[in-house]
Amino acid sequence: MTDDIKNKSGFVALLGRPNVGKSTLMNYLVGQKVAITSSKPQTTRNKISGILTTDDMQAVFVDTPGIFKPHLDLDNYMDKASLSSLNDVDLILFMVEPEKMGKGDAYITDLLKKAKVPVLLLINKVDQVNPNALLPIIDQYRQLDIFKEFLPVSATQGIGISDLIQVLHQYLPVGPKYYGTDQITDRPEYFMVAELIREQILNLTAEEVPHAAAVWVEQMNKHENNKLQIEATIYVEKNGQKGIIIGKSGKMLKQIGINSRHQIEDLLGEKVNLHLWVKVQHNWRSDPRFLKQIGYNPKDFS
Ligand SMILES: Nc1nc2c(ncn2[C@@H]2O[C@H](COP(=O)(O)OP(=O)(O)OP(=O)(O)O)[C@@H](O)[C@H]2O)c(=O)[nH]1
Repeated sequence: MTDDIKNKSGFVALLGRPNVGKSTLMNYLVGQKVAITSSKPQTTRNKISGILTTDDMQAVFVDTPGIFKPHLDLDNYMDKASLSSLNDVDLILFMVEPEKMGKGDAYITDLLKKAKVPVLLLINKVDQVNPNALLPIIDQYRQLDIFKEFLPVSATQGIGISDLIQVLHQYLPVGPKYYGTDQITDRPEYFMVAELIREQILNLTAEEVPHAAAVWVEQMNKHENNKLQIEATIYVEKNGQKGIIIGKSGKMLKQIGINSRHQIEDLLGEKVNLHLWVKVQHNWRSDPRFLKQIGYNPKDFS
């Protein structure tokens, strides 16, 4: 490395309303799935970091739960996890849909005014709109006088991503690579495994069930017949939800198991035996002790 090509590095917070595409963008940048995504809002529940390493940069993205006004205790944790990321990052990416500012966006932009680091606006999903529609949207956000840059992107199509990477390099401070060049996330494996199971619940069930489900990996350190034995419990809030997750003759649970096992084997690079249980924990989302017990501890994620 010569003096004029210094490495840049730092932490980048990805903020935005639920379902705007934060996890999809982080996975695209990192080149592999480190955060689960779904078409249902509030997929991400705590801060997950994805690491992008290039020749002259290492950006650690903190994918935060979508910010919205809290009403359940779990929502409160999710907001805290998002807001705490404003204080200890080098750069903030605020992601919006390609449409005029809504009430939810105004709630967040008020918070962003307090940020002490540069804030960039990402307009995602531009594959869905005519480019002419972007100018009035950008104008509206420009008037807030918060953003250093305005970047139209599509996290699914890869539009605008190379420009984004250049801009990241421009705004990140000079610094070393904090992580190994092949490390893509800072989350422990058991957490990733639980998330992959939860992703299948999100994909395969409907209405209130996905949001009432939490997954906890009880153990994943035993091998039998050359297969890693993983035991995980799916918690739901009501008996009816337990019935839906298990399905007729256990069909749904079996499907959740098959789909997530494939993803887990891809992640871990080895064969897996996955044992799933379903338990009812009434109102777990409003039970701080239970939230802590299954890892939704704000201290762990701040
Ligand atoms: N057409 C289009 N769809 C996108 C794009 N980026 C994300 N999506 C879709 O938007 C939905 C939500 O994406 P996520 O990445 O889960 O959104 P998120 O902001 O992380 O959501 P939360 O976890 O709820 O905060 C998914 O169905 C994505 O496929 C894009 O650039 N274009």
